[in-house]
Amino acid sequence: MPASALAFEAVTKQFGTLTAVDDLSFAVPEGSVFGFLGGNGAGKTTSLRMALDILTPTAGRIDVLGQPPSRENAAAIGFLPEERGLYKKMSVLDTIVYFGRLKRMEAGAAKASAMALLERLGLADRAKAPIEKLSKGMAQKVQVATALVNSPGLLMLDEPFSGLDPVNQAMLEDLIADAAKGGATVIFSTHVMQHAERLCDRLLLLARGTKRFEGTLDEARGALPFRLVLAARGDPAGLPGVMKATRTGGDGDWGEYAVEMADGAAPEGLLAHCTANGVALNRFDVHRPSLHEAFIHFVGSDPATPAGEAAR
Ligand SMILES: Nc1ncnc2c1ncn2[C@@H]1O[C@H](COP(=O)(O)OP(=O)(O)OP(=O)(O)O)[C@@H](O)[C@H]1O
Repeated sequence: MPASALAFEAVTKQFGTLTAVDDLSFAVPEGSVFGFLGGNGAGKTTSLRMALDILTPTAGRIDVLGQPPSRENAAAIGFLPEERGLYKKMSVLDTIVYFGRLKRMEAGAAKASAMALLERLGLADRAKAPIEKLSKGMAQKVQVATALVNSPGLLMLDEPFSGLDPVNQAMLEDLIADAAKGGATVIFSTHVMQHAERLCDRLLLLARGTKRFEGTLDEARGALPFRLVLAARGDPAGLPGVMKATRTGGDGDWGEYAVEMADGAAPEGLLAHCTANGVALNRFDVHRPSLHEAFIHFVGSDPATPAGEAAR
């Protein structure tokens, strides 16, 4: 078992009579990109805040980098909070350098890192501008830079893609992927499945504070049956692995079929059989479920992407 960068063990958080996080256990392997997925109010932000020692759990145990949450290891963690807030009068560069200094970087190193991040984020020409003169998306990118400035080993990003246009969402995806390639553990929350689909090694699906799924993307999607559509000359029922074939269209000998495979039978095996035995096919389409479909399967509702929050 790889070490965990973050582990929750039977964690509950109550606000009065409301249970925001309910008996939640999961582990984030070191070096992984981990998606925290859930609709509005699922408990994502509350969980991240507990991991950062901003909130205290009502019950349970949390380990962050092998220790209970505390401000002590703040320098090892880059955090993008859900509520964005930067000092409006400070310049872009000074803001990022300030966060680097808080994380015990030398001034020169903080400035070099800040400039490199601004180049990467397409904001180098705004380095001297005060934060108040930036658009919302630009300010968000600066805040991302404050989380990344000291190349922390653990990144916790709460809804990092919200408010960014598709080009900037792609830029941020690349930045996250590069941080992970450099060895960082990245945890991010989102209700936009496509980001998770492209980035995550592992996922946690939350609904009303409870865990509905934890595992890899393939495991999540594998929980739902895939759909196989064939155009074949002759009925495919009776071919190896085919449990049921329903003719949905076609012409004469050539029929279009929706095929259900037996448990454990892979479409690749069927295709190999058809090729080896000269079974006439002119279509063989496997439709694997999307993460969005898996989410609905596990959570029972749409992840509730707010209107206007376009996913790439
Ligand atoms: N400080 C608080 N006091 C009382 N209730 C709270 C507080 N913070 C969160 N909650 C409640 O806890 C639940 C979980 O909220 P949380 O912010 O963790 O959800 P989330 O998954 O991050 O949602 P979103 O995607 O909408 O940001 C919600 O019902 C919310 O109203």
